[in-house]
Amino acid sequence: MPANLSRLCFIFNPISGTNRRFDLRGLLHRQLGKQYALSYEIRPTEYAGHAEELARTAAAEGFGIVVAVGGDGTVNEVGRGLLGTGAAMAVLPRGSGNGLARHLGIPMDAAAAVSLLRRPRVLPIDVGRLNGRPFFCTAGLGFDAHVSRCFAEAGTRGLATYVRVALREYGRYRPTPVTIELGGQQLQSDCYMLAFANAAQYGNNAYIAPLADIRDGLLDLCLIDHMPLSRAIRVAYGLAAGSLPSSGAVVYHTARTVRVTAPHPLGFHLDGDFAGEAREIQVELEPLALPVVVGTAFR
Ligand SMILES: Nc1ncnc2c1ncn2[C@@H]1O[C@H](COP(=O)(O)OP(=O)(O)OP(=O)(O)O)[C@@H](O)[C@H]1O
Repeated sequence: MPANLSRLCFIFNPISGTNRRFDLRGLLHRQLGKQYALSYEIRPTEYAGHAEELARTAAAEGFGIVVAVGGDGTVNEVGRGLLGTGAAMAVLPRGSGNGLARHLGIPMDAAAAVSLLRRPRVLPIDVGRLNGRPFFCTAGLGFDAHVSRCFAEAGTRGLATYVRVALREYGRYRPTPVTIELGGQQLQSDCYMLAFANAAQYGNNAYIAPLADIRDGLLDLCLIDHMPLSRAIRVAYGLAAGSLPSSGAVVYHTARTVRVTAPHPLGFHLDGDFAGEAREIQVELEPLALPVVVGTAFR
């Protein structure tokens, strides 16, 4: 368990989300006043990747809770910095998708999310690794990774940009043949996309694996081999309605470890951010490896 849950460090990504006017200091002053016997500091990020260093330093300084103030990219960096330190991660959702926060039952309202920190409920969650690199919510190959790369190059952020990029790329993207090894079996398939879900959703309540349990020691794999228009419509509906497993449009597996090989390098994303390309991809799950603050209704 974390050493000192009354010392909080807020790591604030000023470019997350689309609303730039956010008075974090005022919010914390109102929500975590003197009567709660808490101490806190705010440390803004100055560049991409900085949150990981800031989180590791904060844990070493004895902060028991390190709060990622941002979206899933910031959460990924803070989580990476905290692995193995014993400090717990909390999330103050400020991104455009906020997949992990939503899965953990953290309120999207900033004041309500901060109020959870007065008496935090801390539980450990599983952590995924793709070629050794951690992810906490989802990782993926194929179309969703391709869209995350195009999104990063789009110049603007937010859900509207994401949907515009996804619709444009849908007509262009082609599947790749892959070999998937899991649970002692070897599958040959085309891969339009393959998602590795630790949490149930990508963000924005788009449920890629609604049955995923972030504490069960298993990844939920969601494979789509081809995406004709009729299937794309069923997938889009299933994502929004949380009914993808019964749509007949996708195939699910569960596994602790998965190996994917492709004839040419395949792009991959980690928690929604494009993260590279590889021909051989090894995905593993480390059970209950990171303590996190969860919402009151989280089970
Ligand atoms: N000071 C900074 N300047 C530039 N980039 C930064 C800075 N701090 C963090 N970043 C980068 O900003 C990126 C986006 O952050 P984040 O994912 O938190 O927001 P988002 O994309 O709006 O949210 P979501 O992932 O929920 O859609 C991250 O990849 C992170 O590395």
